[in-house]
Amino acid sequence: MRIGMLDGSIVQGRKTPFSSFRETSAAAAMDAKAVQTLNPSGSIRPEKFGIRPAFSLSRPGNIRFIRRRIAPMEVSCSYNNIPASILKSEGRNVPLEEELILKNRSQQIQPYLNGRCIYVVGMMGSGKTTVGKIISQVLSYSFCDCDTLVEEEVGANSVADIFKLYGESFFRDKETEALHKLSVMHKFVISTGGGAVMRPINWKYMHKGVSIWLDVPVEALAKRIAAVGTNSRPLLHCEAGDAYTAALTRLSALFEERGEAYANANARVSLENIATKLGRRDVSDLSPTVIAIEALEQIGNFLKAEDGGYARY
Ligand SMILES: Nc1ncnc2c1ncn2[C@@H]1O[C@H](COP(=O)(O)OP(=O)(O)OP(=O)(O)O)[C@@H](O)[C@H]1O
Ligand SMILES: O=C(O)C1=C[C@@H](O)[C@@H](O)[C@H](O)C1
Repeated sequence: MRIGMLDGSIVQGRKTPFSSFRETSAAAAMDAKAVQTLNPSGSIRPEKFGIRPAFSLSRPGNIRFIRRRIAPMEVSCSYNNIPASILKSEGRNVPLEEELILKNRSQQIQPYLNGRCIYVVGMMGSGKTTVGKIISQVLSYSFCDCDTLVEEEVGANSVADIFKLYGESFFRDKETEALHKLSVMHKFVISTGGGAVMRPINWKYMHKGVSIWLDVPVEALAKRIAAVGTNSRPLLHCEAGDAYTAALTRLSALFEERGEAYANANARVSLENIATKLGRRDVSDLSPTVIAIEALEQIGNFLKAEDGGYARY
């Protein structure tokens, strides 16, 4: 399915009750239409995801309980030049309504991606792996974690071991080599290391594909990282104090250094913006799938602009 072919209708961009910032109304209308086509009973509500229905999906006086159905999804990943052990694919259970919206958005952007890789950038713990895997599954792309590729190349068990044995600059060189290697690939979603954005040469490689920055407030990152510990994250492991405060201190300093570099990405997903759009108070309430839906929208916006605007979308 090509973008714009679902019903041919283009709705002008405007503010809606579900969005405090400009929304891609044509894409949203198509999401809503796809949901209606696949769900004529109207039990799925696209507005839950910040999508403004182009038509009413509910019948007044006929309120239904929403039954959340689960759609198992399995995609196998493999690719010639990358060791099979770093290609990750997992079955996951997601609500059917989210699956439909994800699928619709992925179909909208696929022709414009033209097989280009997607590089997910962001701070440690921002969800690059979690969200990147969802995006790879809906696009039928393979998934690659750049840190894991470096571990494979070096023959080490973990990035923490590489830092300990050889130092950070050795790791950074290997990371650049890995990104170089990946830059000739197609149809991969690549979760990059949190510091990869700091070397301009890495951007030369990442700009062969489309990059997306997962912009997560440092407080939320510190909460996630404190929950799992800092053993696997050598740049956070040295801070004293309780786990949350230590992580917050170090992450804030890193973000100060890196904020501008992350902004080199072609598209940005701001968890604060999603929370505002959906009327949630805490960004920690946003599920990886909802974040992946927004990521596909932002990638779509970039591809549209790249393609000369709204005319063909
Ligand atoms: N939307 C979310 N809500 C709550 N927890 C999340 C969310 N996304 C990811 N997490 C959790 O946060 C932690 C970090 O996620 P993930 O490994 O995907 O991040 P990352 O950016 O790949 O991290 P790193 O760069 O350090 O490897 C994991 O424990 C994961 O389960
Ligand atoms: O933010 C960083 O600098 C890092 C993030 C991790 O993904 C690893 O690449 C490594 O621990 C360094």
